[in-house]
Amino acid sequence: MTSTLYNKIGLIPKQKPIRVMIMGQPGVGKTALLVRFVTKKFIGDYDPNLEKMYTYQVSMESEMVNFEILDTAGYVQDKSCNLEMNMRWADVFILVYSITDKCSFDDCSRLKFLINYNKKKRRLSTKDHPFDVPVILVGNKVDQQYDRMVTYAEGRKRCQELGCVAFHEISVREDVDQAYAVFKEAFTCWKSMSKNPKLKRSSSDHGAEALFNSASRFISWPLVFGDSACSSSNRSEDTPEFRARASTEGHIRSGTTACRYLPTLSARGSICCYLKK
Ligand SMILES: Nc1nc2c(ncn2[C@@H]2O[C@H](COP(=O)(O)OP(=O)(O)OP(=O)(O)O)[C@@H](O)[C@H]2O)c(=O)[nH]1
Repeated sequence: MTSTLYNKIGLIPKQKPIRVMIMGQPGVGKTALLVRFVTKKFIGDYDPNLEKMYTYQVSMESEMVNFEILDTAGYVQDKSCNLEMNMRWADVFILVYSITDKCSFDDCSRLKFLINYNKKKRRLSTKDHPFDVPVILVGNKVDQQYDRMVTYAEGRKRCQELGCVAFHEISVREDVDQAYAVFKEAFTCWKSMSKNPKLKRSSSDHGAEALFNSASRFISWPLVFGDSACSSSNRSEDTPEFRARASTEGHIRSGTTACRYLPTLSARGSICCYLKK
């Protein structure tokens, strides 16, 4: 009713964007899922090394919804400089594994732990909101039934064990509607979260947001390779306690990695990654 009135007088209130972060091991289909949602197309192969931010405006439940979606690069997730900041920036998380890859399934537990750790300020549990952070668990590649290593029942069970808000089994390749349903779920979670004042962005989230916006939104994101790029002094990943707790195997893999980094600090390897419908 109110929005119709706004439309009539040409004053459409600016919707707050819903910030979604997609995580999961390399090759599980994170980029494919996002591109399928935004373009409706299934595109075979993508550059695996880049983190990308997409914005996309779409009508859902008679509302114009502004998505800001961060597609993380699977292989940098273990040691991304800005992982903590990215997690604080996001409102909703999509955790993707491949049903043909047990490792990617098991890694979701570790990633869920990291999300909880970084969003702990929002860890609230009420009767209406029994989950701490909205995380959607997604098993992809169900078109590859013959290579299946994780059953539907196992996926559902893990979803409950981890306290995820929803579980989807999908084939990004075969079904555009299934990809859409995942983001619709994200929107539903976000909406119910926004209605609960207790679960709104905390002040520390706003800090991350400001830094994130000034550093990387809608502009080229340089990549810096090598450990030296990750030498932020206040990273909690550095603490032994964090390392021990963050990994299901009791360690975090080390080695050279690629990190999204503030544009002012490096001008190397710029990538423009702003897609709009
Ligand atoms: N069979 C099948 N293949 C898929 C599906 N979704 C994605 N793929 C393929 O899986 C491969 C990896 O997909 P990506 O979207 O690049 O995976 P990613 O998780 O973004 O990988 P990183 O960028 O390395 O983290 C590509 O060859 C895709 O074509 C699916 O539903 N079914």
